[in-house]
Amino acid sequence: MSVNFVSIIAKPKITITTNPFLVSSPLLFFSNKTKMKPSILTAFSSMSYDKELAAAKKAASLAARLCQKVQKAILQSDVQSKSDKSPVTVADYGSQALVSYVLQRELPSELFSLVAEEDSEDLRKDGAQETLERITKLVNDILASDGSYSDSILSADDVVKAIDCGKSEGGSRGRHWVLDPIDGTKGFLRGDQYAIALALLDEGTVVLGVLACPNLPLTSIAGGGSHHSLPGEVGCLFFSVAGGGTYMHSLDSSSAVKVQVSSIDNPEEASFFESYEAAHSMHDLSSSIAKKLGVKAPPVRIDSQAKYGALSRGDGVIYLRFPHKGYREKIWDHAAGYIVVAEAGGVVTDAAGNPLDFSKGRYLDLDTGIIVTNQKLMPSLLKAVRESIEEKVPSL
Ligand SMILES: Nc1ncnc2c1ncn2[C@@H]1O[C@H](COP(=O)(O)O)[C@@H](O)[C@H]1OP(=O)(O)O
Ligand SMILES: [Mg+2]
Ligand SMILES: [Mg+2]
Ligand SMILES: [Mg+2]
Repeated sequence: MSVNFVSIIAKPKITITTNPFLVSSPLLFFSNKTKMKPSILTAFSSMSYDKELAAAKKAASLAARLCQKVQKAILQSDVQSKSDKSPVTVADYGSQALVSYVLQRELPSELFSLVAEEDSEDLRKDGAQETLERITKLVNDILASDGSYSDSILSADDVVKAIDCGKSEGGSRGRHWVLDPIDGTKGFLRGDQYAIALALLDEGTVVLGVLACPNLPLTSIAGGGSHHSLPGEVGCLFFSVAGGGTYMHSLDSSSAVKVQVSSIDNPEEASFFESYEAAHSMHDLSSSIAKKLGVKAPPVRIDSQAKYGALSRGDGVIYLRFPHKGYREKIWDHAAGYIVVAEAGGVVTDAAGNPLDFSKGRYLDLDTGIIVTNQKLMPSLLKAVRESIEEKVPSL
């Protein structure tokens, strides 16, 4: 199948074909035999996902550039409300279009499936033409600034199509990219933390994750120090491949350092992250858990999956997330953060201690909430969570 998806001046075609590598590759072998020795896992994963990792890093970095540009000069008309009342901006759409386009350009021989947050429905309504034009210009400006696709100028229609590639249902078969083009839109609008979160699912398992956090300081934010950084010291990109560890570098350079979760095993020395927005997570439940556990420090409240990134390098040891009743977690809100923490030696489970299952489609079916910490603290954290939930059952 060949898809003439983008109006390109020289009109090269993007050919989307099934990758023969998928059928016979060691990746299937890897995902069906999860008990393989770590050394073998490392060899397979770093061998198998190099191209995908490079493409994902490029896509997330360009999307971060677009978001930074918009955050500096956000206009009132750039922000809209979705049907669930959550905000969406030209940067959310532009970031999704850019990542979708870059992945397809960088990986032309792979079958492309993308599970992503945004769709173009509102952009196709009467009166949205100006917004769509602004998004199209933003995407083209970023592509031009990068210089690697100088043959391409996307039309508004191309941008809509790139956004709508994100409608895949995901699942347990084959490969699916998972994208939150801006995670933490409310933080983005406040000028605070947000992330571009991109992961790859292979046979239902998260095998690769890239988390670009344009406002996260390069040095630790332990104790809430994020507000004191100079502009040049912010902007991190975390990346992980299954079995290969987690690395971080500045958004402006590619010299990476390996990161590791904190090894603190005394809760009295631990600090914990939670949502900035009380509407996203029950702060009273988190504080009762922290108290039960013996945590002394106040919560560090920041937006988005930047919490996973900060935890992966040991800025804090615990992340507690308890959405209000009726909220269903989506896979794009956790996939990249999950692998970044897991590969740095951390543990991510639901509130009952079950591993997260990303293979069930666009949503995560889970028990009550998501908890994250290091291996040593997990048993006592789970106990504190269980006890606090039992005490609070009527309000859950
Ligand atoms: N009512 C809600 N409860 C929990 N999470 C929400 C809710 N509304 C939006 N979110 C999502 O929660 C995440 C931000 O959480 P945090 O509180 O950790 O910053 C984002 O993915 C955000 O979506 P979005 O990607 O649109 O920003
Ligand atoms: Mg949103
Ligand atoms: Mg999100
Ligand atoms: Mg989002």
